[in-house]
Amino acid sequence: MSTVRVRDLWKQYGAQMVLERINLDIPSGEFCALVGPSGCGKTTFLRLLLAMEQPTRGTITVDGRPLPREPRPDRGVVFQRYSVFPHLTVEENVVLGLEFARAPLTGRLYGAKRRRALEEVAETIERVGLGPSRTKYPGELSGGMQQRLSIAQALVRKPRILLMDEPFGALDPGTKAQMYVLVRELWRAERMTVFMVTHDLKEGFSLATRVLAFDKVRHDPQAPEAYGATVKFNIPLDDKAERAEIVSKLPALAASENEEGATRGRPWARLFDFAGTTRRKRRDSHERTSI
Ligand SMILES: Nc1ncnc2c1ncn2[C@@H]1O[C@H](COP(=O)(O)OP(=O)(O)OP(=O)(O)O)[C@@H](O)[C@H]1O
Repeated sequence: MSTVRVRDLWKQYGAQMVLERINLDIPSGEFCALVGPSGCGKTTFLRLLLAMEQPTRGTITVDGRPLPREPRPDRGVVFQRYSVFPHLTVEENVVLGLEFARAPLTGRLYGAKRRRALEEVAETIERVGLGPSRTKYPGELSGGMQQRLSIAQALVRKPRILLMDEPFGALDPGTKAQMYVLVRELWRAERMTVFMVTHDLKEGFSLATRVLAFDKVRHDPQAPEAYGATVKFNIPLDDKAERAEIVSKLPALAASENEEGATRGRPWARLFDFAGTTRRKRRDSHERTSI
């Protein structure tokens, strides 16, 4: 279980309000895609979930308990740029992830603990499809393989919450497609709650069970830093047909959004209005036919 509850969360850096009034209830096992304009605070929100940052105001609880004030192994993280050590092999990189989680002071495990850790590491490396590359160095791996290694480093700690910051941003389309399958498989098998930042709306709407769109709802042209972004749209995607309809309309909507968004300065709005309306329409017609 890892139900995430966010209550009246605000984050300010100096004079700049980055996030404001965020309230969320994310049930255990959800796959949330975080989308929104560049600089609106998506990564900041992930860092707050990781406890790498503290809220200016408000609370985040996991299963009813406040987040510990420091990052913990129960929250894994995967960044776009590979966080692997170039001088260590695939296996050594994953072992290190586990050693830091289980022996935070010394960073080393010994005896039976180390043997057990090595078994878990071998299993995780197999799961992400890097078995044959176990003894290779990151420099000898393709981009997709390096990202698999980052995922293995996070997974070996058996996180209940997996945080991913544009994990596929640097990958070519073919490798991306493979990674989508892998991440969905792992998410289902491990029953993790996932928060993934992405700039690719199609990726978000295809992979996630819920899309959280961050944007500002208040603006002061005289003081652009006065207001922060909030979760403007919270779109559950539990209905397959609804998800397919939204994904099929995305390219056309994104194109019109780009033309208008540039002048209005608020991209995304129409896109999410559409997604929200599609949901409501389908719900209404479903309710009518059920009566
Ligand atoms: N440690 C920090 N100190 C001061 N300002 C910060 C800090 N971290 C982030 N910011 C500011 O907060 C704002 C939000 O940044 P953040 O990286 O969370 O946005 P984002 O939505 O993830 O952006 P992008 O989509 O471009 O990656 C930015 O204006 C950034 O400059």
